[in-house]
Amino acid sequence: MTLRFSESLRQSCEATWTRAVEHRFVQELGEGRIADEVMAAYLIQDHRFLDSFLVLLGAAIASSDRFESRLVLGRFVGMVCGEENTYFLRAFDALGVDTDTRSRTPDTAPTAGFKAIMREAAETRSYAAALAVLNVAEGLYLDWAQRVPRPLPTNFVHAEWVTLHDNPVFVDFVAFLQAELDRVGPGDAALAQDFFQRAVDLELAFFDAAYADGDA
Ligand SMILES: Cc1ncc(C[n+]2csc(CCO)c2C)c(N)n1
Repeated sequence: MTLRFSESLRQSCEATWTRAVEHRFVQELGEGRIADEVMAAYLIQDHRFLDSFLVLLGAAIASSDRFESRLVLGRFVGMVCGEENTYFLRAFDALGVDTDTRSRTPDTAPTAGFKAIMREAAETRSYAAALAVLNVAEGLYLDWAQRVPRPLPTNFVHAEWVTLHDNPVFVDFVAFLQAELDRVGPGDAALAQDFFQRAVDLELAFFDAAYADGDA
């Protein structure tokens, strides 16, 4: 049986992908023993994702070859923009991170790298390039979240960060992204491979960066 295109990209990055989804951050999160400073550093950076992420989703909508795909992507955009997702604000509150601390904290290199790659993929106007980055940003997150043992920790800061990335809507969306990449990726294979691999490298670096100032 031939490998799905999305699977072949993942396999080409297997070592880095696995290091990311089995990262110390994921282990400690699942055991509810992640240090507050590490969780805070991580969430401060992650909160800065959304703007460029929406640029990327918008580019995927614009560059898709199918109305049906635009509808699925558009519904996801609507959910991300419209849902009162108060997780970050409640988590910052619980961790004692005020707005001043957040605004004074500079982007780490992986955060800057992610913002740049999402905008770069958007600017290619290639649906395959956008899908490659989306498959990593969403698929790698679903993968680690599904590996976290149940029951989840009692602290909502830890538990909700898992359920945000492992729920039925998210599972369906990742399956859609994979099917789309399987469909259009082979037509733009080198470009898709390049964006996919760089995005996987950034995911690992992003987890590492949460520990950079701490006791790592
Ligand atoms: C480093 C990093 N990579 C991927 C995600 C996953 N993610 C990025 S945007 C988005 C949709 C809106 O919630 C999701 C699920 C993340 N949070 N942080």
